[in-house]
Amino acid sequence: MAAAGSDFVVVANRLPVDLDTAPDGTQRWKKSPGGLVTALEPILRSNHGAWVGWPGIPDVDVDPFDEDGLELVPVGLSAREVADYYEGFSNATLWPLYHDVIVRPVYDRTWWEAYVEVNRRFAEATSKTAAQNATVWVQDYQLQLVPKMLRMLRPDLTIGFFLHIPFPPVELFMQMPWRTEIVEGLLGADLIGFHLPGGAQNFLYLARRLAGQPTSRGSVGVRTKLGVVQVGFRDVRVGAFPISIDSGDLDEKSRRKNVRDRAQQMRGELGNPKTIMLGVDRLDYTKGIDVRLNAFLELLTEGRVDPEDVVMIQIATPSRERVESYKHMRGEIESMVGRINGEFSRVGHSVVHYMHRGVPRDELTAYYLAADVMLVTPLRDGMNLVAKEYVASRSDLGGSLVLSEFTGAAAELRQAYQCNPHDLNSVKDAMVSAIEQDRETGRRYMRAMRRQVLAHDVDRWARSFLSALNRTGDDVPSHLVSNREIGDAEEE
Ligand SMILES: O=P(O)(O)OC[C@H]1O[C@H](O[C@H]2O[C@H](CO)[C@@H](O)[C@H](O)[C@H]2O)[C@H](O)[C@@H](O)[C@@H]1O
Ligand SMILES: Cc1cn([C@@H]2O[C@H](COP(=O)(O)OP(=O)(O)O)[C@@H](O)[C@H]2O)c(=O)[nH]c1=O
Repeated sequence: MAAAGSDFVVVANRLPVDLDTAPDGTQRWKKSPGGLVTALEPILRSNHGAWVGWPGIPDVDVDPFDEDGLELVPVGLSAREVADYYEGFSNATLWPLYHDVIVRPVYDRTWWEAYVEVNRRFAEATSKTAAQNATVWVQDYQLQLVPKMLRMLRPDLTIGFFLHIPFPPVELFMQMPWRTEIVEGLLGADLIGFHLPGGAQNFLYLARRLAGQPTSRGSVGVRTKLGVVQVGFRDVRVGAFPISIDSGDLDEKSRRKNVRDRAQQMRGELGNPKTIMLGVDRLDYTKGIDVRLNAFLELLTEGRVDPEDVVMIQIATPSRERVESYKHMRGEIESMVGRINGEFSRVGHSVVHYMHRGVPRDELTAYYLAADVMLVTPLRDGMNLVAKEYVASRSDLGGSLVLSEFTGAAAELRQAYQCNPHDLNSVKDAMVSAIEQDRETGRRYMRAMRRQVLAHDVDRWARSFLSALNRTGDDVPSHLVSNREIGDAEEE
């Protein structure tokens, strides 16, 4: 049974800080990569909660510790578990399956067993951390079995789950050999959140079909109109809560003189080109870095873009480097960068500046301010916080955003130059329109996007999810419908 414990616990694969080992063997904590940590860290700090997660390297045994009022509860993973649970099942099975099968998912029974075992360890650590009747918020695809496991250990808890990546349609999800276990694992939660209504609808359909549970009829709204799955005497709510950023903070930072000066300095260092285009991503095949490089190459080759006028910066943080598909993609991207520079650069003037490393967040704000065109071209992305960060940083109303339709952010940033990353002409046209945009149109588009991002910040995201989680059953739709009542064909 629970000891004193925390009233609010976040459970995520990673802690917000990774234990980093320097070449001389010394270890220090540094910020973990990715948008999940960016989004959740400020919320948890302001709630004085506990965060259960992996410290980012194998075979370390770290006791829980306090970091600036935030209790960090490390869950250790062996090297074998990192290979099978994290690199294997999470990132070579679930990640590609949930991102439209861009690369082929690998279905390996050993990986699945490791996934079950590690999810159990997370559930046990959480069970020991949470106070009686606490609220627990489980994050993301690496931990989909935790809600059910945790409910069995601690029926007193209120359990929320949020998926940060897309939830696939039935045609793809049905590939998964352990599809029923995953749906049932998620149904251990009281509220299951997705970025978009489409993911919530996909889940409701699968809950009916795979778990045989009755569900609500009708569409799910954004932050409204929750769906419901009836699991015995429990109602599990299902909703869409698009994640966001601390937009006020970025807006404020972007107005600082030192940040503006740094942006000017960057432009100068690049030779003050007419147009700077920028990409900021984890080095991941979902992000479409190859797509934008291909589009740039064709525009240069066709003479639609002048290499003297346009410079592209690509920041690519190393990610999941031991997973085969990531190794392969890195080679391809780096050879494209070499090819473009080989054909179009001259001494003292490179057309593509490629950095295979992470850039600290404060420095990123200066990059955003320096960039005339922000390139966000994923083949599929749950949300993409970078797109929102760019908009929040443009307090000067400058710049333009090229945005893939296949990101969650596209549903909110309607004034971006949206493109289909599977259609190179569409990407090229969007890039040219963004480069050639006139000042007044640009200001109008940026003002509209900023209104959206500043009004819907990460705090609002968390509040809307948590208040739905802690609400009592007052808005449950009265009519629940089972798979048998609706019939599969009608739904498809
Ligand atoms: O922990 P890693 O394997 O290094 O990966 C980093 C994170 O990547 C993913 O981020 C997603 O969450 C963002 C915030 O909701 C969203 O904007 C983005 O579209 C997603 O890709 C992943 O979901 C996280 O679990 C990872 O920590
Ligand atoms: C490349 C880079 C990124 N960041 C920060 O990481 C997140 C990325 O979030 P997003 O939703 O766009 O995508 P994933 O979660 O990675 O799939 C965003 O907050 C960036 O500012 C960073 O701090 N430094 C970097 O070099």
